Amino acid sequence: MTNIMKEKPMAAIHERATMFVSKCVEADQNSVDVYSLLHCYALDCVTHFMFSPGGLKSLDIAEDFDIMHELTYHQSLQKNLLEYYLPSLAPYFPKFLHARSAPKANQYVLDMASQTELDDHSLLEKLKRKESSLEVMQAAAECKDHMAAGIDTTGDGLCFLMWELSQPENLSFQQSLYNELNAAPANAPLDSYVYLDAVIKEALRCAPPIPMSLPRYVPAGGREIDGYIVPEHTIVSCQPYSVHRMNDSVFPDPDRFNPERWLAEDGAAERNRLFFSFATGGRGCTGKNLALVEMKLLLREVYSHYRTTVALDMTASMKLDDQIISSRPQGQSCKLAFTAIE
Ligand code: HEM
Repeated sequence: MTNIMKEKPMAAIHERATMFVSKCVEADQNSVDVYSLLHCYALDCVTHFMFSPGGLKSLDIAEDFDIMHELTYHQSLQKNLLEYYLPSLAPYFPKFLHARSAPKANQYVLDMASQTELDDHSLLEKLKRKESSLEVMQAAAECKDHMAAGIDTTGDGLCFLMWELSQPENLSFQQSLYNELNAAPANAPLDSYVYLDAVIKEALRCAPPIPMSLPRYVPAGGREIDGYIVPEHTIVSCQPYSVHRMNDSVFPDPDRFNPERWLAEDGAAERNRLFFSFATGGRGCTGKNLALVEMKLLLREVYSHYRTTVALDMTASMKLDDQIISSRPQGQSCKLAFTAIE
């Protein structure tokens, strides 16, 4: 994943961030549904990362947009779990309880998995190297997992973030972000934007795209966890949503969106230790670097040039909607207005 910081992948993500902004401003700038466009952006970036020089252009091409739609607007996770836990009853479920399949996305991944001309930095190139023992179908399955893991997480995370920044009480944070972006030299490295980093961490702290339990199996011999002996084979878990709120000496007023809490040097080590949006350890998120680069490049592109506010016709609910392990805005729509900064 450190590959992401190389020139070619960065340029491809930047190109998609620019496309996102031009889509926002070519539409009615007074009301843009960023929910849909951010999911297109996340899908285009993750498919490029996997299949470069290929990759979808759902921000621009109608058939590719259909794939985003197929992957994002459904309730299949609950239904898949229902089938998994009640396999003998599944054949008798009424039609509306069956998970929606994703034939367009599956066909796309299969077609891409047979590509032979791949950029060195693409995931598929690595999965297909001579020393890899994966069959084409296994490489395709791995890519489909990455596609699913990379679309709603980054799309929803960015959506909650832009929604928060657009609230009237948070416009001062937006102004501080603009000040930092505007003061930086054009070629400033992404890591040098301290305020941008704080905004991203705070949005992922308040509304982690995977907020619910991350189960882990206690290995043979059992383990001692925080003074408790936990027998082997027990399933333990903790949730990013709770970890980010359980200790208000580390995160005071934990439900308040306040990026500036991340700027204080005092307590930084403990805040970072409890930042759990990407999980940690051996099964933590392998897409973290890609997600952060996507988020930084897009936000830099938007907030260097535009101010966003809640659109007058925004009525959809932005409450966290429980998707078993992940969450998303309940109304699956987030209308914002874009105003160019003179
Ligand atoms: C803001 C965006 C993202 C967040 C918050 C996020 C969060 C997470 C979390 C919490 C897990 C651990 C799940 C568990 O323990 O059960 C995870 C796993 C994973 N993520 Fe992400 N993710 C994001 C973006 C991405 C992207 C863009 C990709 C694609 C490249 C990706 C690929 C993966 C994969 C493949 C795993 C499974 C790792 C494994 O089990 O070995 N994620 N992610």
